[in-house]
Parts: sequence; structure tokens; C-alpha cells
Amino acid sequence: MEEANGASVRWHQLRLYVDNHLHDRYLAPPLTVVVAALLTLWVPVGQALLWAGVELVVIAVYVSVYLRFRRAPAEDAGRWARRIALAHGAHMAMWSSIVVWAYQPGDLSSLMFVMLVHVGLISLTVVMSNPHRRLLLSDLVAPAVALVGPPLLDGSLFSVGLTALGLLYIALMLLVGLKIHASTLEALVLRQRNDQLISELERQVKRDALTGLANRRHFIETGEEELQRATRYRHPLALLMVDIDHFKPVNDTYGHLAGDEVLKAVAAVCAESVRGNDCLARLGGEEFAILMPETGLDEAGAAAERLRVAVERLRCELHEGLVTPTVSIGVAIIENTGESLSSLMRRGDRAMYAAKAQGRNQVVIAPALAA
Ligand SMILES: Nc1nc2c(ncn2[C@@H]2O[C@H](COP(=O)(O)OP(=O)(O)OP(=O)(O)O)[C@@H](O)[C@H]2O)c(=O)[nH]1
Repeated sequence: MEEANGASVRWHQLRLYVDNHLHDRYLAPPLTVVVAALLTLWVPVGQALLWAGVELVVIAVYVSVYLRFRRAPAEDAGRWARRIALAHGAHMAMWSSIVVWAYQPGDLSSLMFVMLVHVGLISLTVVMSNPHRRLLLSDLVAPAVALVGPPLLDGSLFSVGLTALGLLYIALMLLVGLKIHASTLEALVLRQRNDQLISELERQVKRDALTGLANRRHFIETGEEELQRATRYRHPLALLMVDIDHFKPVNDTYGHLAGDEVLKAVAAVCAESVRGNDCLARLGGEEFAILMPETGLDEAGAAAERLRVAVERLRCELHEGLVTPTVSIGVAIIENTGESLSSLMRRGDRAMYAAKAQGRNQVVIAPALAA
């Protein structure tokens, strides 16, 4: 499952792991101080201070690695996993060292202390590291190795028994951790599929299936936003209503599929002739619209004429025969009148029908609306 869903899931696993451990920023330093103070019961003060000093540096290092990871672009999860494993491994090794080093054979209080540290290490590892299987394993290595320390020093049946129980405990925790890991991974994969589906649906809702252009719904949404912006900042906004001439005979003569090819070819010419921030849409049938922000009358008229000529030059060499479409274009401009989008579109449409009435394959500019 991990392989199939690739880099993005691995990155999310790492991200979850790091997010879980970022609480350490606030918890680990005071805990280090408390444990160093307790350590002085069994080891010289200088050694306890040295341990606390090194551990505080290690905490600073791994927290800074985590914070840099959170700002990094989502790539190269493998390299970051290695860095994170190293940084966090050092932290785990420091705490595991207590288990071996602070244990005084025969001293029940030190045994309880090291066991407490142990239980804390293992349970925190299982709870926090499960999003990432390899890091879960590497985090468990340090406490597992430390477990064999006390009985080596002591050798009593009691300590060996405790160690055996501890190892069993680690094995159970590992099983639980891997189970949690599997469900976390499944949730991540599902979330990723969900995100993909949602963005695909969002794309489909906004697109016209035949031409790939924006559809009417998306055009109206964008149009309302552009209109608000143009009105607020008193900037010009131009609208071109574009309709293919005599399109019905194309369908009737060559068939609907051939008509679709012509629609796609005209859409492609329109797409080539608009600027990046223009909004081009197929409103339906053989009608297109282009919204041009920051565009005045002269500029819009010139753009419409360029588009008309570009379509006129188009030669659709279809299987069924040659089609040379033309378009009629109506141009309407909004200038500080508080006009609505539907009114602007109506004026654009009227100008486009005027172009049809005047013989087609031409551009007509809508008269300005009185302020
Ligand atoms: N192939 C195809 N045809 C479509 C599609 N949508 C609408 N049409 C056809 O487009 C044609 C539009 O015809 P009319 O509205 O009469 O306009 P026209 O023939 O282009 O004539 P004028 O606009 O007056 O120049 C109709 O035959 C519709 O069936 C489509 O998605 N694919």
C-alpha cells in the first residue's frame, strides 16, 4: 500500500511523526531537569549535570531539524527520514543510557526509577512514532538495547525476570504500534484519494467537458468577482461574446461529431488569443465568452478583431470534409456605471446579434451605457 501511493503518503507520514514529536519542545527540557535532579540520588552531581547539558543540546538539535523539515518543500522524504531518525535516535539513546547507568544493583528505588524511565520511553514511542514504521522501529531500538543492561550488571533472577517481562512488553508494544501504524497509513491513503477526488470533481464542475474551457457556471463566478474588483478600483473590464456562424449546417452536413471537432478547434484558437488573466469560457452550444480585466474599449475591439481573423484563417480538415468556420463577436465594456454582469452580458449578446444581422464574421461594439 505504501509503495502504491508513493512519495506524498510517505511525506505525510513523516509530517505526522514530526507533528507528534513537536510537543517535545515544551515537555522535554523540564523533564530533563527533573530527571537530572533525581539522578543525583544515584550518580555524582557533575555526571547528572553533564547528562542534562548534553540532552538539552540534543533536544535543541532535533527540534531545529523538525522545524526545518516543516518549512521544507514536500520532496525527498527518505533523506529527511534519515536526518530525523538520527536526531531523534540521539535523544532516545540519551534516555536509554539512564537505564543502564543509573541502575544500582540491589537498590530497589533505582530499579523502580529506571523501569519508570523505560515504560515512559516505550509508551511514548508507540503513541507518537506510529505514523512512520521505520522511525517506530528505530525509536524502539534504544530502549530495547538498554533493557539488557541491568541484568548484565546484576545477574539476579529477579532482574533477569523483569528484563524478560520488559522484552515481552516491548514485543507487545511493537505489535500494537505496527497495528496503529497500519490504520494511520490507511487513513492517510484514504485522505489522499479523497483530496484527489475532490480536486478532480472541482475541476470537472468548472470545466466544459468537450473543449476543456471554463463552463458557464465558472464564468459567472469569475465574472462577478472581476466585476466587483473593476467597480471598486474603477478599472475598465471588457467582455467579448463570440458565436460561431452558421454552425447548424456544419452539424447537418457533416454530423454532430464533426461539429464537435469544429467547436474544439475554435475553442483552441480562442485559448491561444487570450491573455493569462482573461477568463475564456464556453457558455453553451457554439457560444463563447471572454472576460478581459483591465481592458478598455480600443484594446478590446482590437483583440476581438484579431480573434475574428484568427478563426477566419482556421481550416478544419475533418475526415468528413473541410470546414472553415467564422465567428461574430459582440464587445461590451463596463466603465464605472455599477452595471451588473447579466446586463453586461445582455449588451454583449445584442452586439453579437447585430454582427450576425450585419452579415456575420465581424465585430460589433456595444454602445456605451449611460452613467
Ligand atoms: N456538434 C455540436 N453541436 C452543438 C453543440 N451544442 C449545440 N450545437 C448545435 O449548434 C447549432 C447552433 O445552431 P443555431 O443556434 O441555429 O446557430 P447557427 O447555425 O450557428 O447560426 P447563426 O448563429 O445564426 O450563425 C445547433 O445545431 C446545435 O445543435 C455541441 O456540443 N456539439
